[in-house]
Amino acid sequence: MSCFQCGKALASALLSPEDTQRMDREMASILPMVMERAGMMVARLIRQHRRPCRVLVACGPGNNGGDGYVAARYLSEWGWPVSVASFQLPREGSLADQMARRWKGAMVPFVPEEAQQADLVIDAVFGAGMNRDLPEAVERFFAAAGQIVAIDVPSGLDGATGAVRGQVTPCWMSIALIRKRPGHLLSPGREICGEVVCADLAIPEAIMAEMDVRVWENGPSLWSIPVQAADDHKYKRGVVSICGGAEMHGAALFAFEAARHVGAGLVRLTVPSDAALLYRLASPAAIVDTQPLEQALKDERRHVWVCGPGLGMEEAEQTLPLLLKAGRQVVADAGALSWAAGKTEALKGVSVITPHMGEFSRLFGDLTGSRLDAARRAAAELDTVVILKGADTLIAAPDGRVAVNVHATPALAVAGAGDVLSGLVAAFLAAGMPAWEAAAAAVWVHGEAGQRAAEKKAGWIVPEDLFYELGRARQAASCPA
Ligand SMILES: NC(=O)C1=CN([C@@H]2O[C@H](COP(=O)(O)OP(=O)(O)OC[C@H]3O[C@@H](n4cnc5c(N)ncnc54)[C@H](OP(=O)(O)O)[C@@H]3O)[C@@H](O)[C@H]2O)[C@@H](O)CC1
Ligand SMILES: Nc1ncnc2c1ncn2[C@@H]1O[C@H](COP(=O)(O)OP(=O)(O)O)[C@@H](O)[C@H]1O
Ligand SMILES: [K+]
Repeated sequence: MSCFQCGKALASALLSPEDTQRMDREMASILPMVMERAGMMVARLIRQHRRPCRVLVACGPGNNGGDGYVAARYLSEWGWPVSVASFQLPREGSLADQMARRWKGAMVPFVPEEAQQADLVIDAVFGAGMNRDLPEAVERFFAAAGQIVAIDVPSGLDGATGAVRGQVTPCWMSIALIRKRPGHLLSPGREICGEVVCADLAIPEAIMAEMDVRVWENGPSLWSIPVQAADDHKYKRGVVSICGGAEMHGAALFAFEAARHVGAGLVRLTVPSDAALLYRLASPAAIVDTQPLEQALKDERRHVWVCGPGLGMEEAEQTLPLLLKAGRQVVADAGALSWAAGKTEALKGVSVITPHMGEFSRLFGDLTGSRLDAARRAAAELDTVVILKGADTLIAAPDGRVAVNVHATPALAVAGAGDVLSGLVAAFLAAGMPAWEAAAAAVWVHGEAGQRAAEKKAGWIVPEDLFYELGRARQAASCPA
């Protein structure tokens, strides 16, 4: 079942600097109109969010500066007291230069004292074209400002990765042009952008349709979760099997309960025989198998497995290779990932891996560059879907697609929340969803259930609180408002 539709997903596209450059080239003939609209939309959005006040627009030499000169003109026409401080004038004859020449209002020096005196500073110094560390003069200028609104991205933020290149003062609001950038969602960028609002620049549909977007904000436009149907039966809903260990029962049970509560038709635990009683006592609902794994694998209906939560190294070694040899769809987490450290190729054939940053580094080495690129490389290397967990979770496919998930809550920062996620991924795989879509949907539903549970418990939840929110969370993901 393939449910990914590029057109539907375009609304949640996250634009990379390469995407915007390509776009700019394609609409070269209408770029003056687009910049005019960009500046006007910035001014409009500011007017929607603030009463008139003393505004200082800080402009750089590129198109971001061009947008700034236009915004200054509109606010001034509407009667706001506006001045412009130029960090560096645009190149003569450039589009930004044309916009700068149409600014007839006050110009003031680009110094911290001016920033300090303004009620609101608009950051139009650097945007998508920032290509080296932030000059110190820019750092000092914004550090003196009270309230900052950034056009597109705060100067110094790498829109592609969320990395900051210098001392970037947090903004009150960032106005993303056309669509957000990955850097608006990825830490540490996310913490300095303030509220992110998108300005619609009315880009022609044909140009938008041509965009080869590879990164999206995770949300229901990226996938379709099967809905309940009159002819449902448990095998149609999907069978999930979970390997349980001899010592840490809780982890496998969290995955088990999560898969059950999110709607899997049948969930079974396969555990060492001397641990079976403990599993049965812990969860009377559990179907606990003690037959050897080889035996369980003879049942073709059991094609989706969770391997890792609560498993020791030896247990992972005794289970994961067998599951893969039998051609099963495997969600590998926790113990399975620890076992594979130093022999990452042992994970080839796994459908989805769910490492947090510590597990990821043990598998793929210390992070160099961005998490987004690292997750994407890992997915391609193993030919598997990678869920790189954290406050912002990345879901990377081997073909380069990445969903960035911020639909979550810090209330999820509790041991066991990751085991719940493994059960959800398996349930959606068992329901027939393709691996990347199943993974992205599971992460979103996990976040939704976390938010709902946190709301009820003032933010302090235990993994069990998620279970009874999963039905409604799935429903919210299937039928978005
Ligand atoms: N399709 C869209 O989305 C649309 C986007 N639009 C807008 O265009 C913006 C992107 O514009 P842009 O490409 O001109 O880049 P921008 O950031 O203004 O700066 C480039 C200049 O800065 C310089 N420079 C860079 N880093 C530096 C540093 N650290 N320290 C010092 N200098 C540095 C760099 O120097 P150079 O590399 O040439 O030496 C060059 O001169 C985008 O964010 C959005 O606001 C809208 O107008 C229309 C539709
Ligand atoms: N600050 C946070 N904001 C949002 N989600 C978080 C945050 N911290 C952790 N999470 C989520 O909680 C889960 C924790 O998983 P993990 O670290 O594997 O825990 P465990 O293995 O103990 O179950 C992950 O899905 C992660 O994305
Ligand atoms: K900016």
